[in-house]
Amino acid sequence: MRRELRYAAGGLRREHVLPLLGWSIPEALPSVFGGLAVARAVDTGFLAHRPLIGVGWLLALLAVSAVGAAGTRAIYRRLGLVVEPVRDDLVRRVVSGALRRGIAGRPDDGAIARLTHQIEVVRDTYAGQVMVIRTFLITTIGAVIGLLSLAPVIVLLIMPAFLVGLLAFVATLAMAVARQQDYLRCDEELSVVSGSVLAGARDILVGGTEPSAAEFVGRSIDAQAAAEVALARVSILRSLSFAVGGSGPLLILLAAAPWLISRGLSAGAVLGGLIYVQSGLRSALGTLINGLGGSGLRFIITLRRILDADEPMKPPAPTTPADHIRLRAVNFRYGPHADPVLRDLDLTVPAGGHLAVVGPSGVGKSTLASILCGLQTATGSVQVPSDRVLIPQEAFLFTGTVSENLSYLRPDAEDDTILHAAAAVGAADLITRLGGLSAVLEPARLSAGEGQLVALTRAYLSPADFAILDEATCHLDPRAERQAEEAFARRGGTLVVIAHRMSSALRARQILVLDGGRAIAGEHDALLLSSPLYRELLGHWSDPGSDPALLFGDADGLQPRPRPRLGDGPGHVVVHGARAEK
Ligand SMILES: Nc1ncnc2c1ncn2[C@@H]1O[C@H](COP(=O)(O)OP(=O)(O)OP(=O)(O)O)[C@@H](O)[C@H]1O
Repeated sequence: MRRELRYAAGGLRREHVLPLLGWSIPEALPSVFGGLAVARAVDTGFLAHRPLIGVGWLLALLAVSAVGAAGTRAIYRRLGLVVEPVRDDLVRRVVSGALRRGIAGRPDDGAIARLTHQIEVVRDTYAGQVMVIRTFLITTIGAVIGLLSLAPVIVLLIMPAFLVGLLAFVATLAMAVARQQDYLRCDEELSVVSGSVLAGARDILVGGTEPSAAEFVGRSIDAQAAAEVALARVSILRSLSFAVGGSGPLLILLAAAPWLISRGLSAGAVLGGLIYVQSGLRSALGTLINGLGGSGLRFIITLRRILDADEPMKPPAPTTPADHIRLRAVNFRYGPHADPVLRDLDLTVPAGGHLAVVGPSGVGKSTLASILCGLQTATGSVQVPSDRVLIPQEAFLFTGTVSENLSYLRPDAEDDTILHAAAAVGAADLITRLGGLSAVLEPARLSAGEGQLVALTRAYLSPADFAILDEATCHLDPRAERQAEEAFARRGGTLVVIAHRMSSALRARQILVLDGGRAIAGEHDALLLSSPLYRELLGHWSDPGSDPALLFGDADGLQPRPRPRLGDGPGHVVVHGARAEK
């Protein structure tokens, strides 16, 4: 907040502020004179049975008020001179910052909003704050001067409560800014989260992940509700400050009035004192609390956004190992009373790794895939690239053109790029059969395998650098499965394949074997020695894909491919003391 206050104070130019202060003197006259005039009108006029004198004092007050009004008028005229330089400076900052970013190849999408909306908010609220603080100061000083000239004892009586209320309010200001900022952040987060869930409604429905989506949005709603409650608490503190500092002096003066009169204070002086407290101090504090607590917060927060955006550009964050898969002590169960599916799983896969996950049916392979792609939330530490694509067993297709179905995750893909991707995963013939990219795809007319080829091409095209195939090729024959998997292995990025056939494991650089009690990972040869379950899975496997020609190259025109070995490329996978349990 200090930076914003410094900026606001720095915007004040002496040549503009001095006339403003000069015109504040006539404006302050009614505050100084009001209670005194009423006291004299009562004591020397109406109570002394000389009504003309009483009326005379009131007319004098009216004349002083007219002078005050002239002062106020002159001040409003000069306010623009104080405020406009601040706006000009902000416009200069935003435009030059946006140009700097644009030249550096980092377009500043928020610059227009800052220029057209936020700067106007700052200008209006800045003008409001200048007026609020000035009004508070002249009214308070005027009322104190008036009270001192009328009855100094009243100042001694009421000032402690006024100062306590004022200080209490000032103390809540920093808290109010923080709460308001939290509230805005939660509000923005909620709109991003709910927007992304709405945009992905079709995928959520098809994937059956409504509960996770609801939990995802629910967390943001709860956070926003909590932020709103915290904000409401601050406004309670503000009201308390006003009660103590604004209404407290009034009550004190009313309660002390009989004592003051018994000590010789005139009725007019008490009445004048009440006017100073009510329309002077109380109203000044109310103006300050409402002004700073309302538009003042908007001023600080909007100005903060503009100044933050103007901070020097930071270099892009270097790529760190956290960009890849790193699970630590991951535990997962489908309900508080369900058996754990994953227990204390540690797993590290570097960028570009190719991991196959194998294990008996129901051991937790798909659950691990769901955790890796964020559909399920596990306890422990789960770090995965945020740009990821999951290809589930059941392909999601929709009525639309073939091109729309294929480019769903990369809508700007050119036809050539789409056709290239289709050829890579083995879907070129299918597209020809369907009538080309512009033909209408009717989901019900495609077989399960054809649907998988569409989903695989779509995922292949997506910009995600982490792909998870969860038995995504189970309806393809082993030859087609091999072509699709090899295409994903060549595509770049990290690949995790939940294996439907053991041939998938043999093609991967590393294999994670999940069994009932523990998980181990390694390359094929090492696992043959160390994992009885892996040997058993291979032994039971009597798929035609076991033909080495289908695994690593054959006579069907595909180039032979050497079996990957540990150390070929960046695909080392590390599992630390991992255990998985059904
Ligand atoms: N939504 C769910 N609610 C409750 N339990 C579930 C849910 N999904 C899976 N499970 C249970 O979690 C365990 C692991 O299931 P998961 O589907 O991850 O195993 P898998 O290894 O992928 O099996 P498969 O090879 O047959 O697909 C199983 O016992 C399964 O019954």
